[in-house]
Amino acid sequence: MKHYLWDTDLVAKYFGLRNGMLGEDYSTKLSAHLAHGCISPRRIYHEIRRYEQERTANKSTYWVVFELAWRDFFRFFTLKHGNRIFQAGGTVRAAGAWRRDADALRRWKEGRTGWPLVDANMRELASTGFMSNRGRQNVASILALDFGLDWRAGADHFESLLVDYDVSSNWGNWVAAAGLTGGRVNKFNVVKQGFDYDPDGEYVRTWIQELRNVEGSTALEPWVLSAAERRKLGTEDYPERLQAGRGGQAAARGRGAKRARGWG
Ligand SMILES: Cc1cc2nc3c(=O)[nH]c(=O)nc-3n(C[C@H](O)[C@H](O)[C@H](O)COP(=O)(O)OP(=O)(O)OC[C@H]3O[C@@H](n4cnc5c(N)ncnc54)[C@H](O)[C@@H]3O)c2cc1C
Repeated sequence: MKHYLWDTDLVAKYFGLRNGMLGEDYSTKLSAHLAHGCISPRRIYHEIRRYEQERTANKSTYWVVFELAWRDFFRFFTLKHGNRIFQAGGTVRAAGAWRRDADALRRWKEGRTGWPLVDANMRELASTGFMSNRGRQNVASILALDFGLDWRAGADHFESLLVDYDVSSNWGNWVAAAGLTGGRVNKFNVVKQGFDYDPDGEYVRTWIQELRNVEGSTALEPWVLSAAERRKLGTEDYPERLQAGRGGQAAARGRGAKRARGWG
């Protein structure tokens, strides 16, 4: 917290950086400390208030507190809904079967779906135990809403790897990502998200060795390369795209959930 607030003033830049995926500075990185009880949200809140009085108060300082409120929200959400946050139909008890496909699930876990933004994030998770919020939203969306796989397998995988694993934040965000809370459903276009948040393909190249020689945004859509270009750039080991499945969408539309284009 000393680093993020007082040494670097990054807290005053959070709003513009928060959708990043690469490096230390795009977000607070306080989640693991919170999850393990090393620091309390109240302590962070009061320190930000002090920072606002002594240095600056702006949209960014406001927004970090707003994110902490999401953490609180999922705690109350868990208190309210209990074990339903772990159930296939979510808190709305939606009917509809999720698809079971062991090979597709394995490819998602290993970061070999052929969708670069997703694969880069899954490889980062496997290597470090961390993934940005932008990444988490995208990998959860594709698993549940495009592949139609049981979202609980995704939540379980996150539970086994995240350094900041927290029951309410993980399962609450997952059940929401699967569209099973009655709120709007955020189905992300993972290619567009790549162009929006990794426009030069730098993040993707950092985590996907097979794409390291692919310049610029082409790394976000390697399928546009010809066979000869693939050979020349050494991308032949990168898999073809895993295609959408069926099943999950039906469940996700249960009980009047609305679909939206996504949180930015
Ligand atoms: C599918 C999915 C699973 C997730 N699982 C977890 C988890 O197990 N543990 C966890 O701490 N967070 C989880 N999150 C929320 C969020 O992605 C992380 O808290 C955040 O990326 C951690 O990085 P940071 O500390 O730099 O966050 P910052 O962006 O700096 O945010 C500051 C703090 O606000 C809280 N926060 C921010 N966004 C959320 C959110 N959407 N829900 C709840 N709290 C939030 C966290 O405590 C975070 O440390 C999950 C999100 C998704 C979409």
